[in-house]
Amino acid sequence: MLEVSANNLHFAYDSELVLGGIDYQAKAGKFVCFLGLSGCGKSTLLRLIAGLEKSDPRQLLVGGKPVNGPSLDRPMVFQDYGLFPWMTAGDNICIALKQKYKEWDKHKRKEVALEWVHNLGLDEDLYEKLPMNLSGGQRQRFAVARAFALDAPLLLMDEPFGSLDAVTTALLQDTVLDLWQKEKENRKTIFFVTHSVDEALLLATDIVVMGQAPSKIIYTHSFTEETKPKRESLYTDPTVLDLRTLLYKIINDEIAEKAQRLKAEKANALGGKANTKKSLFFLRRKAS
Ligand SMILES: Nc1ncnc2c1ncn2[C@@H]1O[C@H](COP(=O)(O)OP(=O)(O)OP(=O)(O)O)[C@@H](O)[C@H]1O
Repeated sequence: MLEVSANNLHFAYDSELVLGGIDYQAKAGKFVCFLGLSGCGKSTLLRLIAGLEKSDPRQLLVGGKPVNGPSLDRPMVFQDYGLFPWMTAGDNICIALKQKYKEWDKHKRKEVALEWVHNLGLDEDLYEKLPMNLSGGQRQRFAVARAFALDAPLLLMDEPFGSLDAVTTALLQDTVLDLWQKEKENRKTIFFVTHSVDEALLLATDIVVMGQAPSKIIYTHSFTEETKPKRESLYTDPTVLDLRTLLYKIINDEIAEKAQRLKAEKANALGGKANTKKSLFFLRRKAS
């Protein structure tokens, strides 16, 4: 349960400005889903919060403090599982527990890891398998189990179900939502990046749409416990249908704007080349 506060957050990779002034305050215990075009900086924002990239300490606060590098209080789940391939799936959970709970012996670590294996609906036999011998869905369940087992107040999930089939995705969405909702008092704060409007509608307490890089936040929507959509009503509730239409419109407008910008940039580049050719032609004529 950690509050996250971005105040005019700017970030550049070398000379490429990716975040151009993100202003966003997430209250502790919220499930925030980020939408936005590819390349707008969603993963970058998560990496900054995870401490994998360095931000200006005044511009990003987690739990009221600047982010100084990675922490087991802010684990991240990636799209590509992120399990160590040379360790069994179970050991992948145990090694994280060993780092966080130094006083635990290996029996305690295994007991807790197995509890999370069960919580994620995984068969206990899979515990001793190497990640390469598991299905994509099973690997991702282990990755989620590892993140939840750390009992961190803030979870960062970067398109965690992006490479899974529809049924596995739906099952995992329900599992994550159940695990998050079960904690009534001390709910984790979850920051979740997705490309799917429907996934955001299903999971989020708060939906945030980021504009194109250098990005700012261009739209937010908050649900209450009462208005938060349920899977059963995702395609029938008129207010959810209206919101879905609006989100698609915002995203489609962004796509149209980006297409226009790319077209203009291409025309400029071609115009530049033609002008250079023309100048060279006149220079040669003058010289001869
Ligand atoms: N390590 C890096 N070094 C340099 N540039 C990077 C690095 N990581 C990302 N970028 C660039 O930063 C921009 C934002 O990337 P980012 O991955 O944050 O976008 P995104 O919104 O998560 O995209 P997607 O939805 O496709 O995953 C892109 O132009 C990308 O090429």
